[in-house]
Amino acid sequence: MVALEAEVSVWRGDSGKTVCASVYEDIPGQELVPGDVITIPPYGTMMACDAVLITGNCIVNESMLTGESVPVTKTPLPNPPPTEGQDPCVYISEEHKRHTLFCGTQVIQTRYYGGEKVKAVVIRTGFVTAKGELVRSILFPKPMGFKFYQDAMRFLAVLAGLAVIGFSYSVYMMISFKAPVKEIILRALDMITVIVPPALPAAMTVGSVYAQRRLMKQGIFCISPPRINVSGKTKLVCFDKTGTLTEDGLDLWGVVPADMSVVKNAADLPRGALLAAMASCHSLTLIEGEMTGDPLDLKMFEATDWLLEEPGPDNTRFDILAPTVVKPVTADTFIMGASSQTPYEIGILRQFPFSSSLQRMSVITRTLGNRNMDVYLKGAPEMVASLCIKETVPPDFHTTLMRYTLQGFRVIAFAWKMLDTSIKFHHLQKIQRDQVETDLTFLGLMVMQNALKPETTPTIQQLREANIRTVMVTGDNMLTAVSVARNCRMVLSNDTVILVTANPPEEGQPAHITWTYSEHPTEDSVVQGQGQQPGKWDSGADMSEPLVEYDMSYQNIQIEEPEGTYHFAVSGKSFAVIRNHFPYLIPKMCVRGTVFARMSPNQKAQLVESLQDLGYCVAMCGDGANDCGALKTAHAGISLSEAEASVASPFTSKIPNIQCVPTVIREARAALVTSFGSFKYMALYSMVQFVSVITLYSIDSNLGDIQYLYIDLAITTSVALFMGWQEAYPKLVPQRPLGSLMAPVNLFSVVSQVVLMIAVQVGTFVYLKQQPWFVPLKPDPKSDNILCYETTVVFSVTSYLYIVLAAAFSKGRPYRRPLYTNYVFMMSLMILLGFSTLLLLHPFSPLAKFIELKVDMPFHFRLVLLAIVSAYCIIVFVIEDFVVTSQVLRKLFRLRKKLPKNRYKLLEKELAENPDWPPVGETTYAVGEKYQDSTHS
Ligand SMILES: Nc1ncnc2c1ncn2[C@@H]1O[C@H](COP(=O)(O)OP(=O)(O)OP(=O)(O)O)[C@@H](O)[C@H]1O
Repeated sequence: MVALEAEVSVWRGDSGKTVCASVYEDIPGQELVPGDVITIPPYGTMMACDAVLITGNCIVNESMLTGESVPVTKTPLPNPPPTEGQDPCVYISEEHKRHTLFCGTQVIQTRYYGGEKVKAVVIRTGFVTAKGELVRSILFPKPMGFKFYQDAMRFLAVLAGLAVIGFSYSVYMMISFKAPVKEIILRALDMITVIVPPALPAAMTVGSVYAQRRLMKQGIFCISPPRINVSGKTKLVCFDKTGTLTEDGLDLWGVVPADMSVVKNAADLPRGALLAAMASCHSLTLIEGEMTGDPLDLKMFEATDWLLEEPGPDNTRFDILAPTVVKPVTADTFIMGASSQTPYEIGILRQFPFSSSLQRMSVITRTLGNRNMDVYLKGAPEMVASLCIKETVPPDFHTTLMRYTLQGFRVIAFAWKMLDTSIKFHHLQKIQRDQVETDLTFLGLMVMQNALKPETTPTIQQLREANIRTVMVTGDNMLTAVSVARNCRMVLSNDTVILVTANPPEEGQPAHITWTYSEHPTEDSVVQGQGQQPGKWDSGADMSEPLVEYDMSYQNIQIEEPEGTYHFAVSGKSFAVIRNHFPYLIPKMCVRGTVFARMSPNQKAQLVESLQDLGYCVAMCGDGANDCGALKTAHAGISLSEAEASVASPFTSKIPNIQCVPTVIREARAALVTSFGSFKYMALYSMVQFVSVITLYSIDSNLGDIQYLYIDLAITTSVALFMGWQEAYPKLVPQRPLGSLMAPVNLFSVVSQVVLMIAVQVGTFVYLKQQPWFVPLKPDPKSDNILCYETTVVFSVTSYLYIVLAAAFSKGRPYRRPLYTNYVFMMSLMILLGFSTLLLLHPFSPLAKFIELKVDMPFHFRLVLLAIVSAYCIIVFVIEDFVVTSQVLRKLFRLRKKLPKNRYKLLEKELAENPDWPPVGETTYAVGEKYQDSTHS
């Protein structure tokens, strides 16, 4: 299941030969063992094991692992020379992901120089590989502490208790009837199977199985069906921003070089470091002639109007290495103008791939004809600025950045440096990232449009109407995130955003938090279209200041008193400080936080955990590898990916926008309601049969085999199979389905139905005994005493009860379409009802004989029984459709419940009742070890 049968070329190390010698043999994938050296073929290999790359580069589609559809480049494991006194560098799976090829991922293309083979060392095989993890997570999904399942277990315990009572009762009765030992044992064991229905687990999962199928038809794959029921309780959805709420392929708005004003068309940039950075600092690659890679990189490169060439076998112009080459479209552009014979080409020699936690990527390049090599770096502006020589960063860097981010633009910064000529090619593969990404010269900004996907705003609105909170958790800039949150109406126009800026203890000052308003972009803070130029890099900001600090300037923006509610906007850095120094504020941040920006992948997962701790049932929707942790942690992780299933999350949606979120929640609610309905039905079915059997045992009778078969197979199996076919209601409604079987409303429903059912069974039995024509059964120890009036009445009446209860527990609105739309189920109920009526009113002889029914009961008596079950039917529906769902009953139950159970509800109440918190415009200090806070204006 995990290992592939395809052949793999492996070096098994014949003694006396070296790896270089051609001692490779082809063996099936499952025969690989850790330590094997394998070669990766040039195109389209599916990895059969986890292996660490030791030579060459690979371009891999890892969507199975991360959900991210953009191919990633894998580079060989660095092999720094051992330094004295330091431990040798060891392979750590988590740290060296960029050098690891994972089982089940597809190596689209490999590259190496001078005809060398691309080699990797096998590190894991079978179920311990990445694919093994996927298979394991499908086979053994992570158990969710969901109340429904816990309650189901408790309910089963109650049923088991009843079974013991029934068992003892039947033994007692059988002994009193002097039945043979075999009979006593059989009947007593019968009692246990009656009370604990074997089909119960199947009935409980049937809802999720059908929901899983329906989701698949809508392009949403689920690898963990138990999560479907849990997702029905979703109360809050976290969204990643880029690629999830906003378009992935962002259009370039313009470039802001450090030394000149805005250039709208990147191709118009003068030849120089910035243009070269845009052309070379990316991880694009050609796959079957088509340029592929990060959509941001694609847009950036396309804007330069340059060409990208992958190395061919004879491409050795850049010394022994054959790098990717970029050059202007006009091939005759020469380095020194038309007089020169050296074409202007840049070879990308080494790449330090983009990492979300580092917020940057860089490349080492060489321009053809130059002796030295260059480093180009691009990434989050604050990060890039912090790596640059202070003097090279324009003084009004923050103002300019703010102008763009305030409007929701996505901004990327560039930097550059020339490497010392002493660094030669052969040093390149060993050089460390930190050595390269430092002391850079700031080059400028690239401003990209950050358009919302058309489906985003309506979906957020839909979720708000359904009373489901939405939260943005992104790696992007805070102001960009706030702007996008406003645009997609996650934050409404009359709501206020409060920036929570937390600083760690420094220079004798304790850790502190400042609370400031963020507002819409004001007239003068907005760069209006093309006419107005942004900042000219000339004010006096300090580069070491983080941007969140800079946001303090917001205090100067005049805003009206807030009318609507307030939302916190917290950056990753502040989130970390709050967790460490103000942990008691985390719940409040979670309850009112709507924008979490510059969050690292780990912090995204921590946020989801904190939300779960407050009692929220959290869904997370994201598209990238940086969302993996959060997707796995959330109750309902929905990954937007082209992959059919990824280990990253229980749900994977091929619909590349957030519309899939309401779909998952609607289907999950339908599944949850189905599971509850099936469970209640199964419980009632046991009770009905339990009462029937107890009644019949009291006269030494029992239901006949065919009668059992009709009830268990024809009625109950069709109910269990078809009940779940009822589709999800097309609209997401504000109320959430109950998550606990032991909820008072559910208990009321079950108890009232049990009482009613006992009343009908006992009532009809007593009524039968009062009939003048009634002859009681005279138990015959030699026969099974089935053909009698008592059994006939009990069977005829109860067969209606099962059908009526099935219909009554198949709830329609507001979580599922009405019962009548479930045509197959309706049809089967009608057929069963018709057949039961035939057996009750007119059991013609051969049939009656086959089923072991008495035929000589007066017709008027049969009509009375029909009237009783009809009345029962009406009362059942009144209870289920009016009483159980009535607000009066809910209020009555709520009388007992003084405080809400979920912590987030308590906190929401507390915050709503405290208008003086948060202390906007003030600073909160962490005081002493206990972190009591004190607030100062
Ligand atoms: N290909 C890239 N090269 C260099 N820097 C990048 C690249 N992609 C993103 N960045 C920078 O790194 C930051 C963090 O990126 P990350 O992928 O974690 O989040 P994001 O894409 O901005 O947002 P989200 O978390 O909503 O997807 C980005 O805000 C951006 O400034």
